[in-house]
Amino acid sequence: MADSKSKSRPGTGITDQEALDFHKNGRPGKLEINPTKPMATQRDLSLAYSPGVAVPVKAIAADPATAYDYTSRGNMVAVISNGTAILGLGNLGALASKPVMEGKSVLFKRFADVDSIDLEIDTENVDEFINCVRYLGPSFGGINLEDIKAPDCFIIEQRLRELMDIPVFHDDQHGTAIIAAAGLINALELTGRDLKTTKLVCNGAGAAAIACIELIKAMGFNPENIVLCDTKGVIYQGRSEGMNQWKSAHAVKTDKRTLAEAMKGADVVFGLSQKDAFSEDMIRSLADKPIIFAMANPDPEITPEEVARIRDDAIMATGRSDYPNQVNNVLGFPYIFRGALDVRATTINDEMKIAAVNALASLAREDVPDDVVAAYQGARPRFGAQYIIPVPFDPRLISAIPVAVAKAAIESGVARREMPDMAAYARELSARRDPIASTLAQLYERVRRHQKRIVFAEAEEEQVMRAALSYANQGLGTAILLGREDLIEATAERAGIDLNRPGLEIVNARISKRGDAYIDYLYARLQRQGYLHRDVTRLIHNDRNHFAACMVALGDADGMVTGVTRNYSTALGDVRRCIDAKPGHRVIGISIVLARGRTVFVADTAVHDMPTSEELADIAEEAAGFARRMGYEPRVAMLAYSTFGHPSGERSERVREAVSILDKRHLNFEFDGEMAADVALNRKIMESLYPFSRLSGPANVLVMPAFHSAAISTKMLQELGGSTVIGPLLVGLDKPVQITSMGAKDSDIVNMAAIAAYGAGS
Ligand SMILES: NC(=O)C1=CN([C@@H]2O[C@H](COP(=O)(O)OP(=O)(O)OC[C@H]3O[C@@H](n4cnc5c(N)ncnc54)[C@H](OP(=O)(O)O)[C@@H]3O)[C@@H](O)[C@H]2O)C=CC1
Ligand SMILES: CC(=O)C(=O)O
Ligand SMILES: [Mg+2]
Repeated sequence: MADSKSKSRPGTGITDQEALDFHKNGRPGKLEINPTKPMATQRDLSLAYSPGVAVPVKAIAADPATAYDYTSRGNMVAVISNGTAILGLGNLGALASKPVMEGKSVLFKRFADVDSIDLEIDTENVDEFINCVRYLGPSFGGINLEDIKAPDCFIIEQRLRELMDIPVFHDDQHGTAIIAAAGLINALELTGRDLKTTKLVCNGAGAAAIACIELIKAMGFNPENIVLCDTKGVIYQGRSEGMNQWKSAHAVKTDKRTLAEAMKGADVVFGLSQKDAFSEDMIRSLADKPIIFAMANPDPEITPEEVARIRDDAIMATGRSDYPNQVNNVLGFPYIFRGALDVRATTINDEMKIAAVNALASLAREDVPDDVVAAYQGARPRFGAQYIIPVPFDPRLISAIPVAVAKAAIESGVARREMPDMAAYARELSARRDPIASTLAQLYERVRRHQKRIVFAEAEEEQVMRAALSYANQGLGTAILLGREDLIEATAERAGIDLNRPGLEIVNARISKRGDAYIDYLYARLQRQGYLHRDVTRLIHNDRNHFAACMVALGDADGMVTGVTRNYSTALGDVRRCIDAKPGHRVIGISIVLARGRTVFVADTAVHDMPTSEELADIAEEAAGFARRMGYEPRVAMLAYSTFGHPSGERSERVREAVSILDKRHLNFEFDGEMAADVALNRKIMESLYPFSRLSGPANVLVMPAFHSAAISTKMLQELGGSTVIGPLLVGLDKPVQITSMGAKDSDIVNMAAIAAYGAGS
């Protein structure tokens, strides 16, 4: 294990230890279940359980369709595996497949708001597996089979489709086929090829491979132009070794016997086999402008770097998220089930699959609108060799694919529910997603492109060291470790952290050649504030926050992160001695609260203790600007304990005055108040009691009347409400500095470092 812990996964910027920690930290695993109804009072209990629960029981017994109205069935999918083909890792058993299955369940939720649970079935016996699943129908709206080896998966899926009246979909077959087909259509168009004359080799003849070639044949690909290979080489007519009926159906008449022979002159090659299955010579032997989809996970048949070394005319795709053109079923299964569930489809048929292929292929050809650019690393991709398929974070997927799938289900007669207003359905779908994930993805990608130098002020601490290493490993830029080399190295050695890698620098404040420049700079700032030269010298030599902040102030670093060893206000005081507010700005703290699919910005969570009306107005402006930079159209609520004058009181008066000040500033964002938090956040309350409110929807920026209410409410949300809270983030400083909470984990520190780097701009 010691070995696997320090190993870095090439290209990903993550170590094996990070992957283990990610799964282990907090509540182990990636999934938990939460109730959707309150269960607090005797009345709740009477309604949810006995006697109230008997009423929906009888209703469902009388009319089974009402199960969709009274239970979670209609939004619930089971991800089921026996672990016989886990990614490209082979048969490692049901239990070992659980991390992948939990992951698929989380992706269902994350991308398409489909609730999902993973079920691992501990048998390799096909009949036992079928019997185990066939009776689960009442629990779920759909069954997603995953990572079951061929040919068992074909028998299992077919039989379950016959036995169950809900969609049964083997993701590795059809999910993969849909995405690969969409990518292929676009790659063929880009290279000027015709479906009917193109020659394709598919390495792998299992679940994914067979489904891919069946789908592209159904779309018009000439069967004679497809050569399938497996571990025994080419699948030719008459071969007897390692065959089954599904392979035989695709056997061709040919003299070729090896993959290398088959690939010579081929236009397209699909890898659905294993890591490193393609050699450089094989890639060299392909036709001009070859299309290479190396889709094995977690490591492809050949990497894009290896292909780029051999030739520059290829269109290259892999199954991974860290390269362009990710051909991975994650682009399909969440959205296909979303559409199928919403029309209560009995199955997912070919019409629905082809509708998904076409929707995906056309999305990649469409212009990427401004509000979607965030998902594309802040750059606007253009349909071309590096962009043949949308990225998983593309927020258009959630409306485009389910709509196409739902329409096809209705038209092909497998829907149990009509969808009379498709435009309204598309709008509803968009509302299911929150842009924060794509915003954070954009943030990281922008940082990656601009490679900022971030000083980690408390680098003698182990978690800071890990964060710095992760910053460098993720390719975000240079991490400067501020501290004494001997201490840093001893701690690194003890913790098994390898600091000998590019992208890491150690700076020792005591012996730095820049010390004098920092002293001069800081002395000029502080000499009239009670600091003697020797006081400033001591600060620079002995205090990491002052040294680091001066590095940033004088351009030796682009940003700074601190806070692990010193409380927030002390660290902020240290930084403010060295760095001013941006001209025309006010320094404030903003916390981003992610709760139940909603993102809300809360201010001021760090700086102003009891802001005046004028200060509250500034905070509102600063917070609105920040929300907009994060991709949100701000709707600012100026919060108080009262709403529009009732009950009255001195504290609320101050908030009312802040609104008047904002009114005079002629701003280009929505704001209103004073109002209580429930009015700000609950559309129904606002519309029914305060229809005159100027907010066009629930607020997404909450300006708190004072620091204590901001700090108390965000901490309560985190601890009691199960919300994720990012921050407080420091906004409005002239140079980017972020302060973590004391004792923050390495993952929090690296997020703060990335946010500081983002603040450093381009
Ligand atoms: N990008 C994506 O979205 C997806 C990628 N995949 C990837 O596809 C691969 C196969 O998965 P799946 O179809 O579910 O698994 P299966 O177990 O059903 O099939 C594996 C197939 O690969 C063949 N194979 C294995 N190693 C080699 C090799 N070195 N050369 C040629 N053929 C080989 C096997 O040959 P034989 O029949 O002789 O044993 C078998 O036909 C995995 O790497 C998986 O990660 C799968 C689904 C989705
Ligand atoms: C992506 C996927 O499902 C696989 O590799 O098995
Ligand atoms: Mg899979």
